[in-house]
Amino acid sequence: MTTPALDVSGLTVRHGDVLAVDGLDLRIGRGETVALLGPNGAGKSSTVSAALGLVRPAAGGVRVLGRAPADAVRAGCVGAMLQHGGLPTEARVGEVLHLVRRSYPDPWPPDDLVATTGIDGLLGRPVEALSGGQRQRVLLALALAGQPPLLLLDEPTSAMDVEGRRAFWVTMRALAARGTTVVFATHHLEEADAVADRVVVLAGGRLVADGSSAAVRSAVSGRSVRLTAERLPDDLPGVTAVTRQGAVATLATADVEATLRALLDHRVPLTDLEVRGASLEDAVLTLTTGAAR
Ligand SMILES: Nc1ncnc2c1ncn2[C@@H]1O[C@H](COP(=O)(O)OP(=O)(O)OP(=O)(O)O)[C@@H](O)[C@H]1O
Repeated sequence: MTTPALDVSGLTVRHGDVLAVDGLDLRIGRGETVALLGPNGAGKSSTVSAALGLVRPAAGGVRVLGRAPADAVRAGCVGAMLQHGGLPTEARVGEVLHLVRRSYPDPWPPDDLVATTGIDGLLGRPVEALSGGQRQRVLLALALAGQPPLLLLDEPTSAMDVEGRRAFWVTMRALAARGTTVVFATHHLEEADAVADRVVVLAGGRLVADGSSAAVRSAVSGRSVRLTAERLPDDLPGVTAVTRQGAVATLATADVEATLRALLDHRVPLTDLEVRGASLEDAVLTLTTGAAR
């Protein structure tokens, strides 16, 4: 069997008194694109940090492409984008990129790297003059500079605009198609849904779900019924929650048929009716509420 890209076994990470990761077991195969999801404080960043050898586990550990994390990083096998990724301040983007590329035996050809990450207009800029989204693109270029087989990305698109995000995920898909393993932590669940072939949900440092987005969504049985209606009858069968945006009501229901039948019985016009399955966001919320300590 090929060595997994990431083999997390009984990983426990403590920051002082805080138990950030609590005995996590997780295997990620080569070529997978995996989203790490979960609420603030779930342990996503701590897991990524452990995989990069930046924190020492209190118990268990991580093997990265069969090696200890620090060895894998030293060997140029891992490209990382961290939430607080640092860049030297008194340098220009092009200089930093040149230095980082030079440190790898087989760096990504410069023109292609610059075009792929969309930083062609930024090379002459001082690093401290970058906007948040531009900085994230530069960090991506640095992460990719050594053509690593594994990318570990902690909220990589958090500061990007819509266009930047779209371009980012196009790049990630192209890398995944070339066999790169991509593991990313995110709060953008639509992105996870669209891009990841597997989602791993953490809460309170523990794994609460692991599977395809469709499988994780199907763990939540509820659906939602949306319609335009100023007033709705009370006590509709199956309905567990009602939210409103102006005249548009969204009913979370455990029994769509009973809810719709009751609406018809009450002669409520079904204006703009939409019935939807649970979204990944619904599923993650349901799975993580109450799971965290
Ligand atoms: N350096 C640190 N010192 C003390 N506590 C920390 C430190 N880093 C993380 N923690 C704590 O560990 C827990 C897990 O944090 P972590 O950053 O891994 O979660 P996360 O899932 O990445 O959260 P977010 O989505 O907010 O980035 C949290 O309770 C956090 O406050």
